[in-house]
Formats: sequence, C-alpha cells, structure tokens
Amino acid sequence: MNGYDCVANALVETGWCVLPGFLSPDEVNALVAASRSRRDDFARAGIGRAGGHAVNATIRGDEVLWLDDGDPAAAVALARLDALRGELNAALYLGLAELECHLAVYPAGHFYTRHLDQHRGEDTRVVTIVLYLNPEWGEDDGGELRLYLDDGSHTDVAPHGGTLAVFMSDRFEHEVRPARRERWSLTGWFRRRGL
Ligand SMILES: O=C(O)CCC(=O)C(=O)O
Ligand SMILES: [Fe+2]
Repeated sequence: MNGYDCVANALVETGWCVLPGFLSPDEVNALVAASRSRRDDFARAGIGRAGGHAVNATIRGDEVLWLDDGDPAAAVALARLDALRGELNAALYLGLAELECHLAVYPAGHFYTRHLDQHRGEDTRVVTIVLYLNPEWGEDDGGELRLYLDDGSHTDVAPHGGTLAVFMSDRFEHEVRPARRERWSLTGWFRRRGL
C-alpha cells in the first residue's frame, strides 16, 4: 500500500478519479519552470493513430514535448507515477508495463475537441493520466478537462497545479475546454506491452 489505493478503488467503481495534491505547490513550480525553460523544444501535437501524424488546430491546439524515463526535470513526478502504476497493477492486475508521456502546453485560446484516447481494443493504452502544472488557475480561466460519463452526464476538472486526473483510456470520451491562459500539464498513458 503506498497511498494510491483510493485511485485503484475509484477505477474499479467508476473508471475515473481526480486526486488533488499529487504534487506539492513547490514540486509544481519546479516542474513548470523546467518545462517553460524548454518551451522552444515543444512541437505542435498531431492527431490520428500511430503512423499518421496530422496537425489540425481545429481539433487540438496543444504543443507537446515527449519525455523519456530518465528525464531529470520530471523525476519526482515520474517516480510518483511509477508508484501509482505499481499500485494499480497490484490491486487490479492491469499488467501496466510502462508510462508513455509528454509535457503539454495549450496557448491561450486553444482546446482539444471531444475524443477517446484509445480506439477500442486496438491500442495498448489502458489508463490515461493528466497531471496539471498551473500554480494559480482561476475559475474564469477555462481549460477544464470535460469527461463524458457512462450515464450521459459530464464532469469538469479544473487544471489546478498538482491535481491528477486518471481514467480508463478506452471508456471515457473527453475534451479540453478552451483555455483563456496558457495551460500546462504532463499527460500520459499507462500501457500494456504490445503483442
Ligand atoms: O489536458 C487534458 O486535460 C487532457 C489532454 C488530452 O485529452 C490528451 O492529450 O489526449
Ligand atoms: Fe485525451
């Protein structure tokens, strides 16, 4: 048990979960500062499945920087996410082998329209995680993650610094509402090994 059993329980019960305080304010500040310092390395995100990479700002307007395991700037976040991966494997036998992740920034005015992260049964993405890196996010700043739930309703998650959103990748369509300020996050997918 390492404190993330609440996430495992929520994934069983509802398939999604929001955990405030996954990173402390100081940890958020350090990671967003490191991300900003690499702003020139971010590239416009594409859409479509592996192989096809089309950039279309009417669908998504974020810019991303893919991270590898040993990235020192993200080490604290990646270690904690790895502990979460272990907890989910122990509690739910999900067989999550790795985290594929990128930093993302949505410039003011940008969004990501409603989509599913996994095409049912065709992908190795099992669990989506989004860790928000916006130290002071106001109610009027927009940029919520809107999750469409099984019963037809939706829930909005404000991208407050340190908050972690977790959901099953093949089950919940979601979108990013237009952000009125620059909006930072670390987004990733716990994957099973491909066949
Ligand atoms: O940033 C978010 O809240 C969600 C991002 C997203 O849906 C994605 O990158 O697939
Ligand atoms: Fe997504």
